[in-house]
Amino acid sequence: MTHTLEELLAGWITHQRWFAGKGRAITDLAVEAVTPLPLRGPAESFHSDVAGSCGTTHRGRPRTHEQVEVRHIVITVRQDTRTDRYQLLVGFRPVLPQRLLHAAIGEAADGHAYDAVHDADVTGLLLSSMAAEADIGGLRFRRMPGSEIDTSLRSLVLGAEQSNTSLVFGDAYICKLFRKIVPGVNPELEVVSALAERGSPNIARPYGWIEADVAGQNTTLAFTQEFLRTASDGWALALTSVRDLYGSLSSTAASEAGGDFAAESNRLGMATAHLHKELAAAFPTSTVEAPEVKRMVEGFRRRLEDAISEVPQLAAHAAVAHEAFDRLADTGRPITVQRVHGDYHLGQVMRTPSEWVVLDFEGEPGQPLQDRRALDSPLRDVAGMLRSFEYASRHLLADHPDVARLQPRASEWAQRNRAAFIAGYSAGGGRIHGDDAVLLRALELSKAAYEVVYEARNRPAWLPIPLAAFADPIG
Ligand SMILES: Nc1ncnc2c1ncn2[C@@H]1O[C@H](COP(=O)(O)OP(=O)(O)O)[C@@H](O)[C@H]1O
Ligand SMILES: O=P(O)(O)O[C@H]1O[C@H](CO)[C@@H](O[C@H]2O[C@H](CO)[C@@H](O)[C@H](O)[C@H]2O)[C@H](O)[C@H]1O
Repeated sequence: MTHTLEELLAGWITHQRWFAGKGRAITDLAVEAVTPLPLRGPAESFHSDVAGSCGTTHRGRPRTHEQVEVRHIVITVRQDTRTDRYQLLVGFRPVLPQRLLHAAIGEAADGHAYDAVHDADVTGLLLSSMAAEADIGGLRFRRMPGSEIDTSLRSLVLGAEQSNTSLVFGDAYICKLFRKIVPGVNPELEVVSALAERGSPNIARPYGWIEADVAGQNTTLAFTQEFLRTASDGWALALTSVRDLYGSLSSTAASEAGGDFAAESNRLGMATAHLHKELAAAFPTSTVEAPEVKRMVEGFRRRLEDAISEVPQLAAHAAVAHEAFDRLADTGRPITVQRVHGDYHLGQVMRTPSEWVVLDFEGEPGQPLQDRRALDSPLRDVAGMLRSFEYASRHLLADHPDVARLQPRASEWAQRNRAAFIAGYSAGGGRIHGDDAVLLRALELSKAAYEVVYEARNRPAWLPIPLAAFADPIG
């Protein structure tokens, strides 16, 4: 029996890592817009493998592109009072080849529907349409001025657990499809383009994007950047260091263990300071006076209360956070604000042979766009990275048989790398003073409250990591 596409999608979407509404029942799923994507591409610009034969999955029997259809689909998902939009690339085939079974959505009236981001026979249309600056239905594909795009490359979906879906083309480009669509220009496109224009070495070069009008606003749907093929991400590098430390039974000090990360943390601090300087030069800056700081603190409190209503375990720790927020409200000091990264952590930075490069300027997924674009203290990013050192040091401890012995080492590793990062940030010209400890502490606890909700929704086994932030006497 076939189901409507809406029914199929409602069953399928809840299992997708990028679906933000996990744990709540879907009350309605509606298709808002459908744009058929031409597999023969605009003006024959489409890669010939696809336009000609669409691959050869049935051995000796070339498949024609007529048997494959790809539609760009925008859906709205209602859960109680909340409605979110998502974008999908849905393929339809009479039969799903083995290599696409993992991407199956289900059998619809038009054939077997599947998540076409996994179909390298068709994803080339994204690149070729960007290269050709095509307008297809309401979708506008755009190329960064001055850049050339090689449209012959085939894609693979990046395996990382993500809030979005990224396609890596050859080893040249990474195209991120923003899954949850928030009307407006995505800060990632806005910020990376501005920093690229300034020649910043700390970003991956932008190549193109896709946009459309959503709810009457020009909205970014996807963004293509240089793929940093020789780089390693900060999270993986930090964990290697932590593993070395835990494995070196004879050594007691993080500084003596093989794979010490402190020099990299220091360089990362410097790169972060440079990035903040570039952001301050490219966008407006301002000062938040003391009365407004009090309002900002009220925002922190609301976020904490919202987190408690979703994760009641957090209530037992609320006093620690309120005390830190009280101290910030009482300082009476103004705060300098500017554009910041907004969701800064070790998974957002990559070490190339020459530099730390910063990715993912989208801000915290799930927050309204105006909040993600708002000016903020650069120390919000510093706090985010400090939290990430805590995560890296603690996450290998869960279920570890030697946890009692390793716990002090974990704390020492985190302290050492926090200090190295802050020293690098100051050496790089980042403004950080003794008095900033109060702001940093409040920002760290506010971030930890966000993380508690994030982990409860996505990785409940990791919940103890952000909860521990409310017990530690840091700051
Ligand atoms: N330009 C790039 N070059 C190489 N790898 C990248 C690049 N951009 C992202 N990645 C990889 O993809 C992961 C997730 O990317 P990110 O932009 O943070 O996506 P999301 O918003 O879905 O979390 C990164 O941790 C990194 O491993
Ligand atoms: O990278 P995203 O924009 O998807 O960010 C979200 O997911 C992150 C996890 O992938 C999450 O980060 C948290 O876990 C990290 C380890 O996996 C840790 O380094 C971070 O410090 C911690 O906040 C991030 O909060 C969330 O927005």
